[in-house]
Amino acid sequence: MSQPAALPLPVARSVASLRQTVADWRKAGLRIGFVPTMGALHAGHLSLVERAKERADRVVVSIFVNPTQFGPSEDFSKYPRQEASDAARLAAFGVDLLYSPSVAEMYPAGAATTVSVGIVTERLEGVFRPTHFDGVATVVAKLLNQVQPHVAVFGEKDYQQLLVVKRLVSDLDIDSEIVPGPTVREADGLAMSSRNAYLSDEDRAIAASLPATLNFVATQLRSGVDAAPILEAGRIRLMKAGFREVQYLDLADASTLAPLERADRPARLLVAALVGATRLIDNMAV
Ligand SMILES: Nc1ncnc2c1ncn2[C@@H]1O[C@H](COP(=O)(O)OP(=O)(O)OP(=O)(O)O)[C@@H](O)[C@H]1O
Ligand SMILES: CC(C)(CO)[C@@H](O)C(=O)[O-]
Ligand code: BAL
Repeated sequence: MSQPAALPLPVARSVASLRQTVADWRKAGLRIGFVPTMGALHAGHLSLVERAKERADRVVVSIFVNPTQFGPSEDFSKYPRQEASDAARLAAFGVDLLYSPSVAEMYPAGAATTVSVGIVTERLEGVFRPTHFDGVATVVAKLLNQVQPHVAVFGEKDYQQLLVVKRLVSDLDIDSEIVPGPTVREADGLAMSSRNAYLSDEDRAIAASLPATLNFVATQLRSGVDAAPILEAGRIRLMKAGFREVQYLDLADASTLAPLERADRPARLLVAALVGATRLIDNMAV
C-alpha cells in the first residue's frame, strides 16, 4: 500500500499529539500563536500568519473544513481541499505546526455540546446562515481549548465572525488574546477568499464591483447623511453590475452590529451578495 507523501512541516492529526507539542513549548516558556483556517490558503491567510509570528515564538495553523458551520444546501462537499500545497506554503512561511484533524477526531461519536453566542449572531450572516455561527463558535471554542494559544488571529474579512469570537472568548473566560487582521485584497479590490476559486471569468469581473460599491457607499456615509437611500442606491448598483441577489448591504455599529440610520459613531458597512452560484461577503469601516 502506498504511503501518503510526507508534509514539509510537522503535522498533528490528533488532539493528543497537538497537546504534546504545545505543552513542550509552554514548558520552555515560549509564546504560542494560532491561526485557524479551512485551508485553500491565499495571501489573506498568510497575512494572519505574519501577524501571529510577530506576536509569538511558535505558530500553529489549523486546517479543518468544519461541517457544522455549513448549512444543508451549502458547499461543504465542494469546498476546496488542497492540504499538500497548503502545507508547502505554511512551511515556506516558517509555520511551526500544522494541525489538521479529521471530522471524527473533532466530533467523536456521542459529541453533544454546542456553543451558541447570542445577539451579535442574530443579524446579517445569522439571517441567511441560521446555523452557521453555532458551528463556528463550537469549533473555535474547541480549537482554542485544544491549542491554548497566547494569541489567535482572525481576519476582518469575516467581520461578524471576528466579533462573535471576541464575545465567545470574553464570555467563556478563554485565556487567549484575539487579534484582528485587515482584509487583504486583489489588485482590483476584491477581498481574497477561498471561495473566489468558484468564480467563472465573467463572474470574477462582476465581483470586482463589490468593493467598488462598498467604497462608493462608505464615502457618502462618512458625511453622516441618512443611510437608507444610499444603501438602496448601492444595492441597485450591485444588481446592475450583474449580481444575482444582494442579501444585505447594511450599516451597523462597529462593535455590536446594531443597525444604524447614519454613521454617527464608529460604523461598519457589511455586504453579502450572490454572483452566479457563489456567495461573497465583504465589509468596510465607515
Ligand atoms: N482576504 C482576507 N484577508 C484577511 N484575512 C482573511 C481573508 N480571507 C479570509 N481571511 C481570514 O482567514 C481565516 C480563515 O478563513 P477561511 O479559511 O474561511 O478563508 P476564506 O478565504 O474566508 O474562505 P471562505 O471563502 O470560506 O470565506 C479567517 O479568520 C478569515 O477571516
Ligand atoms: C474560524 C474558522 C476556521 C472556524 O471553522 C472558519 O470559520 C474560518 O475559516 O473563517
Ligand atoms: N470564512 C468563514 C467561514 C465560512 O464561510 O464558513
